[in-house]
Amino acid sequence: MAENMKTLGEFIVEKQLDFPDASGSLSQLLGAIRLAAKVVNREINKAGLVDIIGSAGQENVQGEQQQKLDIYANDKFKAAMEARGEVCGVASEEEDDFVAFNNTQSKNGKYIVLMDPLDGSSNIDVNVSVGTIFSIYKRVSPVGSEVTEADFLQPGRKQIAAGYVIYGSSTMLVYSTGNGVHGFTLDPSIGVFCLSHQDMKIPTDGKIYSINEGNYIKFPEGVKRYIKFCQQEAPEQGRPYTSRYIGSLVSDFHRNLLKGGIFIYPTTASAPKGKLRLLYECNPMAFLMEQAGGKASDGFSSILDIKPSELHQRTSFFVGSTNMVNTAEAMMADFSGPDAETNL
Ligand SMILES: O=P(O)(O)OC[C@H]1O[C@](O)(COP(=O)(O)O)[C@@H](O)[C@@H]1O
Ligand SMILES: [Mg+2]
Ligand SMILES: [Mg+2]
Repeated sequence: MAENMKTLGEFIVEKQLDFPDASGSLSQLLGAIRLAAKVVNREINKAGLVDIIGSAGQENVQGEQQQKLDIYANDKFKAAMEARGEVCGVASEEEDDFVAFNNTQSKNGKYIVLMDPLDGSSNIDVNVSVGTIFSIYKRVSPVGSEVTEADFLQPGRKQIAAGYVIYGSSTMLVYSTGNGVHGFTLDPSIGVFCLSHQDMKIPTDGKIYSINEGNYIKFPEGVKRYIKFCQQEAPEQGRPYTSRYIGSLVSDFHRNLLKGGIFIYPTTASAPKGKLRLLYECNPMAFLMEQAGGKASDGFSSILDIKPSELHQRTSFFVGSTNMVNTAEAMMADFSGPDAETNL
């Protein structure tokens, strides 16, 4: 760690001082996430050495195989948040329903958290980067009462903070409270997250497109046209673009945020609502992307304006450099929108 580098803890306190009336409870909550991230990071780093990789032999409510580390990460983040008392309930990819924290201090908590405790977990066994995604809202139910489903079904625009942890070649925590996006790299020698990427901004244009092209035949016509656009020879416009797809949303997003690019997970003929989950995958990433100067869409309109109706709701997702998302949206409108001439 360089001597003048700020730690995440120092940065959070400094930001809190900008709001003299703030109670500090959001800072406490971010502190809980920071702690759980370190614990999960330690365990992920041991994958392959101890019996922690592989399937847990059970499925989550969405019919996906749960990995042992999915359950471990879910338990650690949940426990860290319950222990601090700022959070009155959480919803997670790994829980069928939301979880209400019922001790008196938690019932008085102002916040709810939605999370994907381990994103890209099928990549763990092959040593590819995975992540944690989190999304924070103020509750809408009265403080002191038990949390309700309505607390979790708020549009993404109402998020007060969101972020992710990437467990990669180094471990980073990236978050925003609505005042820019800031990235902190874990210094493993001292176990401290240090401010390494202040006020991250995505380039308006990029040269990377990220999509699972194995599903090409099942994509909407607008997406097929956009892929062809990316592949066309147009050197004066920087095309053909480069294709990069890891299959871990956090990793694909992080790379595109730093370099400029677009990530697309559209609806397909076999998944007509899309694959990614609105509340704990797309909304937090959309919040970060807008804060970084980029754009997030379902192909037609803003992700953050969708009014959710279910906890595990899915959506199509187009996220990245503004000009790239605009072009993809235009092709969706022309070839896959309600007035499109060519519909699948
Ligand atoms: O394998 P596919 O269909 O391309 O899907 C990849 C996507 O699925 C995910 O792995 C889903 O996340 P989980 O591992 O949290 O279920 C994303 O991280 C990734 O972007
Ligand atoms: Mg995920
Ligand atoms: Mg997951």
